[in-house]
Amino acid sequence: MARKIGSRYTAHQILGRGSAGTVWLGEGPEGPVAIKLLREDLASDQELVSRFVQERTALLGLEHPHVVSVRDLVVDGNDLALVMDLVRGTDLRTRLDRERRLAPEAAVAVVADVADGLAAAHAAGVVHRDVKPENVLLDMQGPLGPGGAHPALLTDFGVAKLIDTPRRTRATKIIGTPDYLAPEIVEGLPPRASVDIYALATVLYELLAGFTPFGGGHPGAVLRRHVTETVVPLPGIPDELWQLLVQCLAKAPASRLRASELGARLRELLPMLAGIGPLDVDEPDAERETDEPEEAATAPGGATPTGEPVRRRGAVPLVPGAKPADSNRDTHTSMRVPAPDELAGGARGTARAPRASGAPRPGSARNRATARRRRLALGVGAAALVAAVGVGTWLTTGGDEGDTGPQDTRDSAPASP
Ligand SMILES: Nc1ncnc2c1ncn2[C@@H]1O[C@H](COP(=O)(O)OP(=O)(O)OP(=O)(O)O)[C@@H](O)[C@H]1O
Repeated sequence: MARKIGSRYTAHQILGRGSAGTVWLGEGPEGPVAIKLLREDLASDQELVSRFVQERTALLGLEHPHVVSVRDLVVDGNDLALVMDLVRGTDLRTRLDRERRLAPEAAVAVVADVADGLAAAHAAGVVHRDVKPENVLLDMQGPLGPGGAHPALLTDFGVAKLIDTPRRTRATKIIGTPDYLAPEIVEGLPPRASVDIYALATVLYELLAGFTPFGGGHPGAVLRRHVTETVVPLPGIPDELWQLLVQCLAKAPASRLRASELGARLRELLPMLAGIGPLDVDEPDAERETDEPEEAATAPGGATPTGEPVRRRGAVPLVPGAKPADSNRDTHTSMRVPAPDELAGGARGTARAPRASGAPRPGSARNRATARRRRLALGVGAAALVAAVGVGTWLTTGGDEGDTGPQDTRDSAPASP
């Protein structure tokens, strides 16, 4: 089932699928490569094709041991493809799904690698905008590092920006993956380098805890938590590591570390983390995961547009109709930026407080009545926000509205916060 991609590449076998396309194991003049073939409907979008060509230099320019380099761009008939370095291994999401949580040393080693890759990108004026475990590849052929971690490489640079063309979205819409979205994006500010730091700190928290600090439930609730809630400490986490996490999850972008500092500080912590096992943290109360969207959906004006069950992570695919065949992961969302009063509404009492193993479960029978009263009280605020969340509307309409368009991240968003 080999197929030609342009005149120089042959795709042999599917490695995986994402919302924007399919990644193939391929062969080029210089050996094996990974080829990301964008979905046909994207490939036939003339604006995206010209953007693809315009972005050539930015996409091809990044070279770093912890970045998956894009080697070539192919525009050929119906094919639109990015040719990348082939990473022989797995992605961080797959590892996390398998192990549930990582020991602090391994988690920090992986995140330090990604921070170094980000530092190179930020120095070149490139903001990633979609840092998450799915976009971190682990090179199983590379040398084992601290905590037995394989080298980690950040991939999908520039893809969010490519898809996020002015015709597809507007300045008032959010594009990204809800669990990892920095509060300033939720508030409608242009993405700067510090959004990548926030997302990477979220990844670190997730590697340690097994869940993200503000995730769970309806995407609108996730966005609200990024803006209004503070991160809850993880039982047993070494204090120095916790302080670093808190700093990088700061609501104020300027308070976060730069990528190069984060990488260096994490590496300094590695020796003291050696030998510490995965943190003993239970999943936060599962009740909220199911109840919150249900109540939001039944609140006045708060119905989800599709009536589909609201899923645990993320919301809707990045592109219309995307249904990754070999993945049930939810990745991207596109929503209207909530108004300040919508963000303020219903903020309290929804934090996903991690429990030390054996501690009373907040959703246990004795707490359920209180929790239910609390959620009913929150209903009005949540309904206002959920009504504001036009999940996927621009996707189905094509988003040709108004168009002040998002800023070009390279031009308007300096790499330094
Ligand atoms: N350079 C690469 N080398 C080897 N495998 C890769 C490479 N890039 C991606 N893959 C694999 O291909 C699969 C799909 O990747 P892709 O980037 O399309 O989707 P994703 O990042 O998981 O999701 P989404 O694009 O929706 O955010 C992933 O499972 C990843 O492991």
